[in-house]
Amino acid sequence: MSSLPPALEIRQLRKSFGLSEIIRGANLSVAAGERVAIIGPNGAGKSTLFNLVSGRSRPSSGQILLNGQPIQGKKPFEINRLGLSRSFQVSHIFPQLSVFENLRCSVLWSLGYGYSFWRLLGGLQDANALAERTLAQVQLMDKREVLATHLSYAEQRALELGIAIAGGAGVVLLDEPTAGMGASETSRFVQLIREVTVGKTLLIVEHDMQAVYALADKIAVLVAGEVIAFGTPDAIRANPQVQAAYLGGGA
Ligand SMILES: Nc1ncnc2c1ncn2[C@@H]1O[C@H](COP(=O)(O)OP(=O)(O)OP(=O)(O)O)[C@@H](O)[C@H]1O
Repeated sequence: MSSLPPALEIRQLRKSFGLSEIIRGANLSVAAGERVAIIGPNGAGKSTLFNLVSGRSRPSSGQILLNGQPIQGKKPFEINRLGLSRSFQVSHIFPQLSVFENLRCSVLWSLGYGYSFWRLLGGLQDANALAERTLAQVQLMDKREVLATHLSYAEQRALELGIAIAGGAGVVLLDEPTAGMGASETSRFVQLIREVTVGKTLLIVEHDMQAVYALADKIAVLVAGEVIAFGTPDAIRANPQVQAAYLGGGA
């Protein structure tokens, strides 16, 4: 039996915007190394939950623990340096920097350097080596010097994944990583996600159920701001409450 705390634990988390309570006492416990998909209907609060966990917004109440340490209310960069990284949508890529420079920025940021210093630190060997390794991991070696703005959509998503893992965070949050991809692109990308997150704890918000079943050890079902079910894909598929609230007959 392991004495390690969960990699990520959410306890009685609540978030209101004005009079609307969007996250309503959510609980979740994710063990180290587990891959968890968060599914739920539109507007259930999945992105809001990610915003709370990654520090982009502050909870109204409740606790978020990263490796046993409370992180609720901390700033995104503090949470990042404690080992949690979130994929930022394509819009977060620096379009006028090369693929390599984007990855190096991410590494430097995780190491604690501000973006403004990165030019001065071109020779910093650790950052270069980590960026180089990530470039290979996300299979963008032949795009190394290409400006991010000139990448295809799928390549931008791969770069976004690279930016999320470059700093070496142990807990990685991916928000709809396969959105906008076709079936074969999705299945290749799911394989890439599996490869680059080996040994990490993964939380993923995903609408594509094939991708969810291919990636997730466990599925958390968020409905109206509450986790109504959490279990293996088989258990979730068989759960009548989930069938009624979300999966319906079509999944
Ligand atoms: N900053 C905000 N101010 C007010 N309301 C917000 C804010 N952010 C989100 N909401 C509301 O919270 C609810 C949940 O939104 P959220 O984006 O978290 O859902 P979601 O489960 O990610 O949905 P989708 O699957 O469509 O992306 C929505 O009704 C949304 O309008």
